Amino acid sequence: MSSHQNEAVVIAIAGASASGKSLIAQTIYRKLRKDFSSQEIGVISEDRYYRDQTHLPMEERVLTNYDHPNAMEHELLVKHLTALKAGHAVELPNYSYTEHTRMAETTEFKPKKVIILEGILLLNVPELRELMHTSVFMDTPLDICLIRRLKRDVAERGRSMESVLAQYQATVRPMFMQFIEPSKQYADIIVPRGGKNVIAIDLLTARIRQFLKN
Ligand SMILES: Nc1ncnc2c1ncn2[C@@H]1O[C@H](COP(=O)(O)OP(=O)(O)O)[C@@H](O)[C@H]1O
Ligand SMILES: Nc1ccn([C@@H]2O[C@H](COP(=O)(O)O)[C@@H](O)[C@H]2O)c(=O)n1
Repeated sequence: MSSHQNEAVVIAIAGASASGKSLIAQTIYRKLRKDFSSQEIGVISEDRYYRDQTHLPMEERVLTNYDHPNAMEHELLVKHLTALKAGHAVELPNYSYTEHTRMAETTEFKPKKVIILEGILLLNVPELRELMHTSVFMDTPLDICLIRRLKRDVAERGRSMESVLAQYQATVRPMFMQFIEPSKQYADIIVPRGGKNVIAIDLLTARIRQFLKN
């Protein structure tokens, strides 16, 4: 892991789907935004970097294994983080879980002092690990993750209960065992229970606050 003076500090939060990565990232972000501007801190989700599949019909898009590292364009994420660290703005892709592909519009993201990065496979990629200052793994039990994913994906991602359970058995759980769980060894901090772990939130917020003050 590396850090150079004045370079953006990247704090990465990895872990299973629905382990609370997004919740903890947003909670820390909101707490810090009371004292710091959006020019100083921002959040990037790895999900934005799912590959573009607009050239494929929907019947084929639904067959993609979205929990395998090949489903993500990690090269683009490395390129974007490198550009941000060098002080250049980037155009983040926008992803649609209902269309299973990227949307035409992008979102401009300007350089920040601190970037919170969250996603399932971040710690699997050596080139990404090189760009991280601090890495966190959300160690939420898988049965709890499944319950939360089921509720979230039906309410927010346009899925049926049957499709969530079929996908969980076919790819989500096996890929977690193969790629995500083993990547825990690369984390500096392991957070049990999920996105409402108050002590973990306070510790990470305090650490990031130090970077923002400098
Ligand atoms: N500790 C918790 N208690 C209750 N609900 C939680 C907790 N952590 C996360 N959730 C909920 O579970 C769902 C999945 O969490 P999310 O942060 O989206 O997971 P991830 O980003 O890891 O996929 C969300 O609806 C979130 O609000
Ligand atoms: N078209 C897609 C793309 C991704 N997924 C699932 O999203 C999960 C990762 O996002 P989290 O916010 O849950 O961490 C991953 O497990 C994919 O299975 C999808 O279902 N469809």
